[in-house]
Amino acid sequence: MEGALTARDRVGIQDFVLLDETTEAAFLSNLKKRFSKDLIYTYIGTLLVSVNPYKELDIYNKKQMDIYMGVNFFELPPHIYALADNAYHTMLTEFNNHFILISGESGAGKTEASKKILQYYAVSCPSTTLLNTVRDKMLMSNPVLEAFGNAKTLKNDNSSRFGKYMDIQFDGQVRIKCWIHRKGKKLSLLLFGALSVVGCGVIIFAIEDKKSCSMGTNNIT
Ligand SMILES: Nc1ncnc2c1ncn2[C@@H]1O[C@H](COP(=O)(O)OP(=O)(O)OP(=O)(O)O)[C@@H](O)[C@H]1O
Repeated sequence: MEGALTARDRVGIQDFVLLDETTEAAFLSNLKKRFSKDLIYTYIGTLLVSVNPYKELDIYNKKQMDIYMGVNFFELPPHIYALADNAYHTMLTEFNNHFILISGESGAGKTEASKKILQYYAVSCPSTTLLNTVRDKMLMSNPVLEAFGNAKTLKNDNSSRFGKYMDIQFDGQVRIKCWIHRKGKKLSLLLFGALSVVGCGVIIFAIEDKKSCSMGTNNIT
């Protein structure tokens, strides 16, 4: 997997834990250096820091998903897919409830991040024709919800103005199921931290028993 790394991926430090200096200036300088090369993701250990690029980057596609699927978290450059994959596989191996917490100020990219994670699961989880229909409905519900619940603000042209909770269940073969559930203990897996905490989104995995598990998203502003 080391071969998948390019010189560009090595701009700055990929994990803030490895920074020589633990000052705000060093942190921001590394973030800036990476951002100048469109490297919007950087780890702090198992946390993922993301900077909104405000432009389409060619890093969200099936090819990238395949690269990150089932690969150890730190083997590849930081990516939202690595985080999604890690949560999914930890859920499978530990049979525990997990969630990914996404936080950041308005316009930081929380909603987009949650969509990327959902897309990753939609593509990478085992499926059937029936489940594909459910999956497509789940993904297509976003624009409908946004049509009613989003508004243009000074900080974000498409700002979520409502709390949102989506719950996706998995069956014994870890395929997405079509019913909603809110029970089951949940284990916090990850904080996706942006620079301030005004709104937050949560992707939640929950396993009720060894035959079913679920994932939910929550986005509060
Ligand atoms: N990864 C990304 N790649 C490209 N553009 C992005 C990305 N993330 C966010 N954006 C852009 O930034 C805009 C704001 O992002 P988003 O709506 O996700 O912010 P938010 O943190 O959910 O804001 P709010 O709390 O106001 O709802 C998006 O409409 C999109 O144009």
